[in-house]
Amino acid sequence: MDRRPKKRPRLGWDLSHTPKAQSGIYNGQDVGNVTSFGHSRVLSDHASLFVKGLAQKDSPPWRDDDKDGHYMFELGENLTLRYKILRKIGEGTFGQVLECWDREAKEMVAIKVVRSIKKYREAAMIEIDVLQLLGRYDRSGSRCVQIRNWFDYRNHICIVFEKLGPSLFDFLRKNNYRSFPVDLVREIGRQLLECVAFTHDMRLIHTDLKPENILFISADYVKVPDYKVGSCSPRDGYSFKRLPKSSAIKVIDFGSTAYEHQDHNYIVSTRHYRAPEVILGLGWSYPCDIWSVGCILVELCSGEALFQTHENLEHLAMMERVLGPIPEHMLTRVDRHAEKYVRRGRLDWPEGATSRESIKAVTKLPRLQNLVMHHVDHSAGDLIDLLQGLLRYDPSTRMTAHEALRHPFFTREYLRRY
Ligand SMILES: Nc1ncnc2c1ncn2[C@@H]1O[C@H](COP(=O)(O)OP(=O)(O)OP(=O)(O)O)[C@@H](O)[C@H]1O
Repeated sequence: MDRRPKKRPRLGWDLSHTPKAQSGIYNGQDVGNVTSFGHSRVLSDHASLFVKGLAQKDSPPWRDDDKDGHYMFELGENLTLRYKILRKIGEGTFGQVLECWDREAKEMVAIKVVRSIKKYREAAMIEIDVLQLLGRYDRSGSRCVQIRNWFDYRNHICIVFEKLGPSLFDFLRKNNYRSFPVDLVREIGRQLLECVAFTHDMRLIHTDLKPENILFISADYVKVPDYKVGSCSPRDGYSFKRLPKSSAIKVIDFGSTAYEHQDHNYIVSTRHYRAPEVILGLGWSYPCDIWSVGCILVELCSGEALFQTHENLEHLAMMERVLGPIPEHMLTRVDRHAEKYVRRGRLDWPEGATSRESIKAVTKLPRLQNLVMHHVDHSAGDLIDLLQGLLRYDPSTRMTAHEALRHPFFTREYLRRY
C-alpha cells in the first residue's frame, strides 16, 4: 500500500522563506527584460503564430489559471506552436511538468510550466540561470539535467528539459519500498556524488537532493524475483521487483540551488534529507548536500526513508538513535528557534517528546551499522564506513563529495553487476 504522497514537499517554500542568498542573481526585473539570459524569449500567442512551418493547430483558447496559479491545459494542445502537450508527468511546488513533443527538434521533452506567481517566477529565473551555468561547464552533459530552452508563455515561465525517465522514488514506490541491490546503490551513489562534486566545484549548493529529484535516464526495467520477501506469494505480484536496465541517472530540480554565501541560515531541504546544522540553525553550506546524499543512500539500501518524521526534536532524537550523540559543541551554539530542543548541553530527549508514540518511533530505529547489515549482502563494511563519513554531524568534518568518491566503497574492485 502506498504510504507516502507521490512527491514529498520541500517545506521551506510555503513558509516565509525567500531565498535571500539568491536575490542578487535575479534582480527583480520583468522577466522579458532580463538581459543576462541570452536566449530569453517572451512568446505571446501572436508572436508564436509567426513561427513558420511548425504550426499544426492554433493556440488554445485563453483560460484562467487555477487558484494556485497553475496553467490550465488539455492534452493534445499546443504550448506555443512548437510544443504539443502529450501528458502530465509531474507536479511540484513550482509548477507542473508536461511531456511534450518538440516539433522543431523532433524529440520528446519535459517542460516545467511554472506557476504564475511572482516568487515562483523569480525562482524559475534563478533555476534557468543555474541550469545555463551548469550546462556551459558540464560539457559531457552527464549528471545534471540539461536545459534545452526556456520562454515566458501567458505569464508562465516554461523551462524545456531533456526528457528523462522515472525517479528513484517512483521506483521505490512501484517496488512497494523494497531495497535496491547494493551494486545498484553503488552506481547511483557514484553518479550522484559526481554531480554534487561538479555542482560544488561550480560554487553551487543544490539544497534539495532527494530520491524524487534523481531520475533514471531510461524508463526500461526488468522484473526479477525478490527472494527476501518470503511471506508474499508470487500470485500477489510482490515476490518480483523491478530493476532498471541501466543505472544511469541525472539530478533535476535546481530551483532551490544556492550560491556560495556566508549567511545561509534559512530552512532548506525536504524534511527527511535535512542536515542537523539546518535544523539547529547553525548556518549551512555545501555539507548539507552531503548529508542528503547519506540519507538517500541509506534509503536506497533499506527501501524506506531513514528519518520519517515531521518534527524537529523527534528528528534530532532519531539522528542520535541511528548515529550516536550530537556533539555538545553543536548543541551549545544553536539559534534561538532551536534552544528549546537542548537542555544542559544535551538533547532534551525523551523528556521533551510530545507523545509516547514519538518515543516509540525513535526507539524502534536501529543503529546505522545494524540497519545496513540487515539489508546489504556484501560490501557492508565499506558502505557503513562511507555513510559514517557522509552523516558526520559536524559539517566541517563531514566528507566532501570528492573525498567520498575516493572511498573504498567506490574504488575497491567489486564484481560489477551494473
Ligand atoms: N526532465 C524531466 N524528465 C522527466 N520527468 C521530469 C523531468 N523533470 C521533472 N520531471 C518530473 O516532474 C516532477 C517535478 O519536477 P521538479 O522537481 O523539477 O518540480 P518542482 O516544482 O521544482 O518540485 P519541488 O516541489 O520539489 O520543488 C519530478 O519529480 C519528475 O517526476
